[in-house]
Amino acid sequence: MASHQRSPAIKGAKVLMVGAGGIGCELLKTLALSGFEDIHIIDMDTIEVSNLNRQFLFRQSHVGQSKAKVARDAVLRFRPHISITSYHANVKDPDFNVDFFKQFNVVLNGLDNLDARRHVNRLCLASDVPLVESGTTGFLGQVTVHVKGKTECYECQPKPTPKTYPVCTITSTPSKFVHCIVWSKDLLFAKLFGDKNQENDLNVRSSDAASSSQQAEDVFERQNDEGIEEYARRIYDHVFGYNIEDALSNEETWKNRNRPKPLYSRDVFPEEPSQQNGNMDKNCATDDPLSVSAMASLGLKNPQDIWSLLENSRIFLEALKLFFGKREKEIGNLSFDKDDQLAVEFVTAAANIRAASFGIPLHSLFEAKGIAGNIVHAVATTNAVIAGLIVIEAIKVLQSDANNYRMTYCLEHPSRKMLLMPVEPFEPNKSCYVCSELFFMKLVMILMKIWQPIMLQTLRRCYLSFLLQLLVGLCSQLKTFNRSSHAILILSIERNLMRRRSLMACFYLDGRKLLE
Ligand SMILES: Nc1ncnc2c1ncn2[C@@H]1O[C@H](COP(=O)(O)OP(=O)(O)OP(=O)(O)O)[C@@H](O)[C@H]1O
Ligand SMILES: [Zn+2]
Repeated sequence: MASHQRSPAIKGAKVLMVGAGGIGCELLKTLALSGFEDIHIIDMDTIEVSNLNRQFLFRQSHVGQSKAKVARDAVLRFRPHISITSYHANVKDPDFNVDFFKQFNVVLNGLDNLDARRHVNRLCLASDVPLVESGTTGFLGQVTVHVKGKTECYECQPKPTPKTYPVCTITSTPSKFVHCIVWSKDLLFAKLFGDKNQENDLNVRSSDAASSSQQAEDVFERQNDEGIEEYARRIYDHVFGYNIEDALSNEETWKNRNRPKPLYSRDVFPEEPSQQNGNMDKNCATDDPLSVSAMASLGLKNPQDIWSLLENSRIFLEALKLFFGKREKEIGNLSFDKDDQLAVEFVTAAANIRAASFGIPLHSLFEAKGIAGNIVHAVATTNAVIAGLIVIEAIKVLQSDANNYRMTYCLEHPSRKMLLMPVEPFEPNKSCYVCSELFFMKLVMILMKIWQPIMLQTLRRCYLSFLLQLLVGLCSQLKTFNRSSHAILILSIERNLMRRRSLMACFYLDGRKLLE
C-alpha cells in the first residue's frame, strides 16, 4: 500500500493494539501495510471455528491457538522485516501497567467488552498515551479518538444500557417483531417451561376460564386428565385467541391503533390437527435434548424460510408436544437458550403467530434466533472499514494533527448519500469521574485515610462509581489538581476494593505509590 510513502511519524511509531478479533485482524494487516514497523498486540483468546468466516488471518489449522501469536505470524509472512510482538494475555494483567503503556506512542483498541475498554482508557489516561477506540455491530461501527486534556475520554459519556421495552407494549400493543419475540421468550416460554412461581406479566386467566371452575387455577397448568394434544391446543387458543379478544374489549387502546385479530386453532388448521401430527420418531435417534426438533418432525429444513401462519402454528403445537413428550423432566427449570433448537423453534413460532395477529411481518427462524439471542451477525466489511479509520486517526495522532481528529460513525443506511459520518471530537466532560481532575479526589483520599474501616465497609456495600460520581457532583466547582494520577487512582481503588484488599493498598498500583 503506502510503504513507499512512509512518514517518519509512522515508521518510528511504537503502537499497542488490544484485541486480535474481527477488528484486530484487519487492523494488524492494515497497520503493517501502511508502514508501521513496531507493533505490539495483546489478546487473551484462542481461535475458534466461528472466528474463521471473518478473521482472515486465521485458518482451520489454527483453531485452539493464540489469536495474538497466529495474527503476528500471518502478517510477518507478508511483512517479514517489521517487528510484531504478541502477548497471549489479558490486558488487565498487572504486567500491563502504567510503565508498560508509557512506551507506546498510541494505543488502538479492537475489543468487544466495556470492562476491558474502560481499563485501557484509564491506563492510557494515567500514562498519557492517546487512545483510538473502536467497535462494530453488524453494519454499524465507530472510531473515536481520546487524547488526555484535548478530547473526551472513553468514559466521559455514560454508555447506553441494553434496550428494554415498556411492559404494555410487550403484553398488549406490540408494533415490531422484536416486541413479539420478547413476549414469546420472556413471558410465554418462561410461563410454560420456566419457574412457575416467578412473577410474570402474562395474563394467566382466559375469559372463559374466569367464569368456569378453572377460575382460581393457572390456565398454563396441564390438567391431570388432559392429553398433550388437547393441552397444546388449549394454550394456543388461550394466548392467541381469548387473550387477544379480551384485549380488544378495551376500546380506548385501539382508537389509534390497528386492531389485532384473535386466532384460534380451529380456524388456522383446515383439518383436525391429529392429521397434521409431526413425525416425532424423527427425533428418536438422538439422546441429546438440545437436538430434539419440531422442524425435523414436520420436515421443515431451511431455517431461512419464512413459515406461513399454518406452518408456525404446526411448529408451535409440535414444539409444545415435544417439550412435554421428550423433555418433561426439564419443565419448570428451563430458561431460554439460543443454542436450544426446540426452544428457538417454539419462540419463533409463537412470535410469528402473535405477529400475524397484530399485522406485523413474519420472520424466519434464523432471523428470530438472532433477535432472541441478541445476536447481531458480524460483518467483515464493517470491520475492515473501521480498521482503516483507526489507522487514519492513529496517523493524525502521531502527527499531532489535533484539528483534524474525527470520531467517525459507520452507518447502515446513507445519510446525505454518505455511509461514514465524521464528527469533531467532544471536549473532556468536566464531571467525568475518570478524567476530570478535581479537588474531590484529594477529599476522598483524606476521608479514606481518616475513616479507613468505616469507608471500606461502606464502599464495599455501595456502588463505587455511584459514590464517586456523587462526589464529583458536589465538588465539580472546585479547582483542579494533580493532572496525572487521577484515572489510575480510580482504577486502583476499584481493583483493590473488589479484591477486598486493605484500603491503603488503593494508594499503590503495582507496588508504586500513586499520590503523595
Ligand atoms: N481483557 C481482554 N484482554 C485481551 N483481549 C481481550 C480482552 N477482552 C476482549 N479481548 C479480545 O478482543 C477481541 C474482540 O474481538 P471480536 O469482537 O471479534 O470477538 P471474538 O470473540 O473474536 O468474536 P465473537 O465474539 O463475535 O465470536 C477478542 O479476540 C478477545 O479475545
Ligand atoms: Zn472522561
